[in-house]
Amino acid sequence: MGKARDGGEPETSESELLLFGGPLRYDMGWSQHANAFLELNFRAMVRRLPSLLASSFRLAWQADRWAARTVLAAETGRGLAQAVNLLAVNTILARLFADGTVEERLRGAAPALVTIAAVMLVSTLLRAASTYATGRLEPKVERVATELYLERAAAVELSAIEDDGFHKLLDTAKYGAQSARRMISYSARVVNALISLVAAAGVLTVLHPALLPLLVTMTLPSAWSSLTIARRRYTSFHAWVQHARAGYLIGSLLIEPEAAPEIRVHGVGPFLLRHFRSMSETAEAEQARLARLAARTGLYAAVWTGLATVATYATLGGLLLGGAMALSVAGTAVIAIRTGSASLDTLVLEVNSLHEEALFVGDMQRLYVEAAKRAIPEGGDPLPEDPREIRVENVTFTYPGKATRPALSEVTLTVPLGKIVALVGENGSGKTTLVKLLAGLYAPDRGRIMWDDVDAAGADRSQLAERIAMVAQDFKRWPFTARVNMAIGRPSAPLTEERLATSVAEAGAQDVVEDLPRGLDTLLGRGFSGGHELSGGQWQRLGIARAAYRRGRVLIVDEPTAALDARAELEVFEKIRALAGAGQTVVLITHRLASVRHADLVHVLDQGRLVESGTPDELLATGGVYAELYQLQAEQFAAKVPAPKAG
Ligand SMILES: Nc1ncnc2c1ncn2[C@@H]1O[C@H](COP(=O)(O)OP(=O)(O)OP(=O)(O)O)[C@@H](O)[C@H]1O
Repeated sequence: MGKARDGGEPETSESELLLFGGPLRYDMGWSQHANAFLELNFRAMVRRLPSLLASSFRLAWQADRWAARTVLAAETGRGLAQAVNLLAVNTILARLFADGTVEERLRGAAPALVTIAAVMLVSTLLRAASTYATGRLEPKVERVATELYLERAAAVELSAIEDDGFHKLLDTAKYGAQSARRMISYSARVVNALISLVAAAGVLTVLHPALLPLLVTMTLPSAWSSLTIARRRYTSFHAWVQHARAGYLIGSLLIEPEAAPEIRVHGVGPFLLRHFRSMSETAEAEQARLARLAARTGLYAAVWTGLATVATYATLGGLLLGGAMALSVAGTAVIAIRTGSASLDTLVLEVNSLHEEALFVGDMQRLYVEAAKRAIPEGGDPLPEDPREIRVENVTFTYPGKATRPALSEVTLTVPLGKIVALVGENGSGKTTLVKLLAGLYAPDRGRIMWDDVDAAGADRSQLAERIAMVAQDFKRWPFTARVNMAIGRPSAPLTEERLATSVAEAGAQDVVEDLPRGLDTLLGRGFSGGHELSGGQWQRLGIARAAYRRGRVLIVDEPTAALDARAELEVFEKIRALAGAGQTVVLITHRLASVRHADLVHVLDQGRLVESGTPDELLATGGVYAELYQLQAEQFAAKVPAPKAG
């Protein structure tokens, strides 16, 4: 299995290639952004801080204005309270070290003491307000970001969903919503730390100009170490995200009900487990590498901080001994240095965390942009309500990516409306691809698909989808009730019992529904308590009922009878004929050529090309590919059925 190279990128071994059919690739456009991060230094981070805070505030504002305002006000107030506190401490020390009796000095310090008490009270109240508002804000921010993520992801073209690169972005971007949530409290703490740091720095500068640079020197090492560690973590995350996904996939395959029988009968369990362990171990090695580097970086930083602290206190001592600083001032300086370095530490840590989270939010924002580019276009030419025919003209289509030959080449055919049109051909001849193009799921590379005289390429996609109902080969078995499994065919339509009953009858699925323990309210899905599992054939009927419920102008059925027994198959074709009789166009893909005999028109595809078109009788008479396939199937039934024995 893959071993971590020094650079932290996973290598791919032969067994991974075997499992995933190719090396895991990281050549997606968006990895450029990760490289951009690698060039970031502390200065760039500080420069980006205002925009980070602003984007965090914008997200918060979008989610809950009241809470956003409260957090900002409370944290600013708390920062200011610390500043006032420091000034009051300075006054107290100055009064205590001043000339006069103890009583006079205490009386002098009293107002400042009262101020500190009041400020502490206000600060405590502000903290409570901030805690409440942040707690209320965070889940809302996460929800808003997640909703946007899901909404954009659901609106992209099918080709984007099938694209490895886009999938990687979807994978990394999903962490963005949680990061956006965390950015809220980091931003609040940054605002707070910034203000109290400015207060401490101001006090130190007034006390002695040499103290401020020393404070900075003390805190720089931890800034450097946190930034270095975060940068390594982020680069590693990007390089390893695909590996983690593959590991997760293997893990989930092991517990997936669909895979369970084969895992047990073919003994796939130990095989998958071995790969899971091996992949996890590689990922663990990467984690260990990061931890080792983090420990080393932390040690260097600690040594540097220690030396800087010694230098700071030595300077303070020198100033005291040399008479350049009064004892009361030195006392304030010590407190200001402690407060200042604590604020600077917090600031560095929080800015760093903010920055790290912002990178993930950045991935999410890149997804938003990429998804918008690859979104199904809105608007377009209106499609005829009741077109006479759909014409496929010289259509060529190659799947993006690694396809070596076009799935469809120069295909020209017609789909007259209100008829049953069958697509026939051997496996891989391009039938499913053709119906996906008809449904607008892919666009042709060359050629056009005309709905009467409107080119589907420029047509309103929602209108196109509106007119199509589809039972795909691998149609979705939704883990919902039987009722929802049908009504989901047209979620926008009001759900009525009458429409459901008609669809069930049109699909001949009455028996399936009657056998369900709780009728239409039965939950279909083994993984849930009370869930009921249907057989493949029963599911197929429900799939057809769903398409019937949709009432699209064009019904596309891809292998509708693959899982049906002989009697059910006849019945389903009867039903499909009835749907066409009622005016619906049916585009039927099937290998059962006996059933194709009832089609009005048959198109035969071979290796992506249209080789024959005509009525079933015409094609049989011509003696071409269709006739040959038909003959092959007919021969299988030619053997005589032995007569039952007498007596
Ligand atoms: N999503 C995809 N990405 C890349 N290539 C694909 C994809 N789907 C199908 N292909 C390829 O396109 C060609 C045509 O496939 P298609 O599914 O259209 O054939 P088909 O005639 O429907 O086959 P079958 O009878 O087995 O269902 C095949 O070579 C197949 O490997």
